[in-house]
Amino acid sequence: MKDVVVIKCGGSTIAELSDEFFKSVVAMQKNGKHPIVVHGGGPAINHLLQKLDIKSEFVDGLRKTTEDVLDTAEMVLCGKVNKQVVTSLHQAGGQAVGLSGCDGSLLEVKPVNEGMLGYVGEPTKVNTSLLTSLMELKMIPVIAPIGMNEEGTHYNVNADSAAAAIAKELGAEQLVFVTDVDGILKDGKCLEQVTADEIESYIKDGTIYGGMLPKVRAALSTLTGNIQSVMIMNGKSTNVGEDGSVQGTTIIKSKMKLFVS
Ligand SMILES: Nc1ncnc2c1ncn2[C@@H]1O[C@H](COP(=O)(O)OP(=O)(O)O)[C@@H](O)[C@H]1O
Ligand SMILES: CC(=O)N[C@@H](CCC(=O)OP(=O)(O)O)C(=O)O
Repeated sequence: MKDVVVIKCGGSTIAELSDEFFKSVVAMQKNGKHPIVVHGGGPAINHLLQKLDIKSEFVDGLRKTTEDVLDTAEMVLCGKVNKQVVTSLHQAGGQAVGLSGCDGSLLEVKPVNEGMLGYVGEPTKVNTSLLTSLMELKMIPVIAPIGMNEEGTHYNVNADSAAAAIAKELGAEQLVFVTDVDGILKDGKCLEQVTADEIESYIKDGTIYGGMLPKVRAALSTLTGNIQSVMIMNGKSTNVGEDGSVQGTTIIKSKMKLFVS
């Protein structure tokens, strides 16, 4: 679908997103784009797990998910965070509909590595017709990253990979990761542009780790179709330039070679 913009709001920054941020998503729609919000909620899940005294750990940015962790993640993502985002868009003057990947078989998934990670899923199929119908009704879909396999088993999906799968399947024009850092940082500085090869070397040398890993992997997985670049930016409004341009890191497949005759 033309003019689709997938915006992934990280759990690291959701609580700090300003009214202006949500107004800009609504304005985007009024200007003819079709925004879709996919949200995370890692810190909120951590908080409830701690309260319930349930242990969890991360492997390469993915949360090992037992049945208890899955129940908790689903309660937080679908019950709390999803409705907070829907409410914020409503207050910003938009019409938003909250869904999880289980609704309308939106996100079909398979386990990533059941032995090591438990109920962690990766998307295999996206029901784009549901999203297209909502967007035609001028609704902004707000998606919580819980998916389901064909048998109806629920899985915890990293929100970055959910956003990438949705953007790819819809042939989105743009994919933006909104997070709690200005972009990909190296030696304390935000990189303006990085290629797939540079990302591989930054993963190897430890520059990119933890929660940034699923983000860059998801970004790279989308750079095959319509999407020419993926942006990682800070949820705080301070990184909008004076001319209104958005600052952050742009991920591209490779740099164009310049031939000089
Ligand atoms: N090279 C890097 N540049 C910036 N952040 C990085 C880098 N490597 C790892 N990170 C970590 O990734 C985090 C963002 O991922 P995450 O906490 O999962 O956020 P979100 O909830 O927005 O998905 C940053 O806060 C930082 O701790
Ligand atoms: C499998 C896996 O890691 N799922 C994530 C889902 C939420 C998420 O991705 O939230 P962020 O965007 O805040 O990282 C988790 O349980 O934390």
